[in-house]
Amino acid sequence: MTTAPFDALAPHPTTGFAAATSDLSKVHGSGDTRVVALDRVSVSFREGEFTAIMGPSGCGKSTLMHCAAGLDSVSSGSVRIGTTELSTLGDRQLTELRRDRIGFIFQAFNLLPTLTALENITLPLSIAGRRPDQQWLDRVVSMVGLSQRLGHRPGQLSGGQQQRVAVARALVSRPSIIFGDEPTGNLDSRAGAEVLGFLRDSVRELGQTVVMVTHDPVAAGYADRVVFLSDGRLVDEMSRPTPDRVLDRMKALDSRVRTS
Ligand SMILES: Nc1ncnc2c1ncn2[C@@H]1O[C@H](COP(=O)(O)OP(=O)(O)OP(=O)(O)O)[C@@H](O)[C@H]1O
Repeated sequence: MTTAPFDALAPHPTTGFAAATSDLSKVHGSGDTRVVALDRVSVSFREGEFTAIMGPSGCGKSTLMHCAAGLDSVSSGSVRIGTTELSTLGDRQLTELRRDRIGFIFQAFNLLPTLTALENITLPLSIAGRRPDQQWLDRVVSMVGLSQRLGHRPGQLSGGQQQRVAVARALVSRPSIIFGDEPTGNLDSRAGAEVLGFLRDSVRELGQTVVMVTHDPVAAGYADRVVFLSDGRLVDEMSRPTPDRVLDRMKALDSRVRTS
């Protein structure tokens, strides 16, 4: 297949949406083991907005994030990062797009143990052969409160500090969008609140776009908007969520899943 010339770092026109899916379906397995993880999900993530994806266990949250971030193939429908339709990209172009335009934060911090905090933060840029913009790096490092810890290796940092390194690593290349999969799942509530505060600050102060999968209503309360999945479908959304309102909505969804 021939693909159009592609430069992940070229200035890209903007639609006001950092990412969007349209009629996205994802089927795992076949025959008896066939699972429809996503069923025609259309959702858009506005630039400069913090969105949480929530829903009962197994409803397709991680699958949606993985498909939207180009980490997993789709069965049908489409995914766009900015104006780039992922299905038009070859494997190498997709890898470059993920490297240059998407930041990732996972539950397990995924830092390299032999590298210092600073080296971990700048690793995606080093791999891409890019030099960090020193002013931006300083701003990101100071925002996540790591200025005094840059020479430490992950083993010398607390879990919360390690996740702050992961947040800085995601921010340093100024990606179009950051995807977080349960980024506070391995943290106690205080360290989790810090990391969520930094994510929110990155949206408020730096204009970053963040999409986070979580099952924690308190974490979702940091977002500008929550989208709810149930059984692979987008069933609801909420603006300016509070933990209490999210919890009520989740209870309603859980009882719907149990009685269906
Ligand atoms: N690789 C796979 N092979 C087969 N089925 C899968 C695979 N990955 C996910 N699934 C199924 O797809 C559905 C959605 O899974 P997914 O992990 O996206 O849900 P989730 O909402 O993130 O769940 P949780 O909150 O428990 O992490 C589930 O029924 C799951 O069992």
